[in-house]
Amino acid sequence: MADIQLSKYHVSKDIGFLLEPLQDVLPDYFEPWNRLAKSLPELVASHKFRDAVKEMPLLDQSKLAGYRQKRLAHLQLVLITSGYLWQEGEGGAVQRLPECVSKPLWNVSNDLGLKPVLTFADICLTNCKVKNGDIEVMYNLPGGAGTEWFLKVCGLVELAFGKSGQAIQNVLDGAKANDKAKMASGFTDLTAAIGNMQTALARMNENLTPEHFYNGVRPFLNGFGGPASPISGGLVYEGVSDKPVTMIGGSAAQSSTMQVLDGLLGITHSPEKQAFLDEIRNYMPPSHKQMLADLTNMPRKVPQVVAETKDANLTKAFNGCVAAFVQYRSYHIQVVTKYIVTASKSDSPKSLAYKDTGKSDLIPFLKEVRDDTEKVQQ
Ligand code: HEM
Repeated sequence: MADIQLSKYHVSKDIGFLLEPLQDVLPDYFEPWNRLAKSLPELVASHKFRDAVKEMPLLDQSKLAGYRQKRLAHLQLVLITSGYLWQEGEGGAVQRLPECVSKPLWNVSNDLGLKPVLTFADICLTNCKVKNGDIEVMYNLPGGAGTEWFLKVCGLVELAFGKSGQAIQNVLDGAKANDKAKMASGFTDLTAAIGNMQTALARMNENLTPEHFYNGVRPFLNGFGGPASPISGGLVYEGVSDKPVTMIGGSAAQSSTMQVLDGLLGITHSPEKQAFLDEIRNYMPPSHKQMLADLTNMPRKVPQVVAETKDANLTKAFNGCVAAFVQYRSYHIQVVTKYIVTASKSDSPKSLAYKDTGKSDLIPFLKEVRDDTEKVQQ
């Protein structure tokens, strides 16, 4: 059994993949980025954002100090990119990003190993601050309270998962040491955490309507390049290269939570489905991607360890955890049906990242992934 320690991957045992709270703003030198990122919702609503971006000075990102400042800068710059591209809706997108955004975004992305595009790591993991057990959203996309609620609930799901850090570590350590009781207690706690993730996800209904998500939030998460994209030829990052670049859209599918559970519980998918999930990993912070690779490549998988013990208690705890995960994935399919399939009022809904890989069988894909989960029951 490999030795996997969460801390090695910058994953907290209290808040998981969320970034530890950081300053809301960058130092004074970066005030133009602070200002534009904060005023994005109002300036997009009044159609003044693009002009404001064009007037922004070209700043030197090498003046950013340390990892967390760079993550905040990345968040600000991808928000500015999103507002700039989609201010006039999907029909009025532009195909070139001005140098004052593209150059520092490109460079800071290279430093961080992140893609130069809006990702879940930005709008959720960096943007959602844990405060007194709740989530506070620092920067908003256009759309007011409904959009902020979407971002907040994503943060609440991550936080619910994040609290299972010790449980996950107990499963891994217990498996390594053949400690049945430790593993069983890990599974039991993890089952509760997955239930809490579902409770958090259900809160989407409180303040987000399907129409608002589909028409108000989703367009700002669009990627570029590929037949399904409003910018089908890709985006030119001025001052970086004249060759258009292709990126898939931002999506909570870029959350590492479900892929961690897949790796931990030994759930496998067909090569075609795994190819999409692997592609998604390229849009995660490198240390999280590494954790998924190490979990996936564990030589002795957790279900194998459980089976070998022939221990009824442990098997029951493992199966309970798998059942909770199946239920969570089923619930997530209901959410996708409500917010994307029904809201689109069409046979070919514009999904998030999945459509950018040229596929349209969204619900069958999610159902198969859910059914693969069930198969590891013992
Ligand atoms: C309004 C709420 C949501 C909608 C409309 C939604 C939509 C989608 C869609 C369309 C996909 C397919 C891949 C894609 O096209 O991007 C997907 C997959 C996925 N979503 Fe969501 N999602 C929502 C909330 C969440 C939240 C809050 C999380 C976790 C924080 C999450 C985690 C995932 C994961 C991990 C996948 C990959 C498939 C899997 O492993 O089962 N989603 N979602």
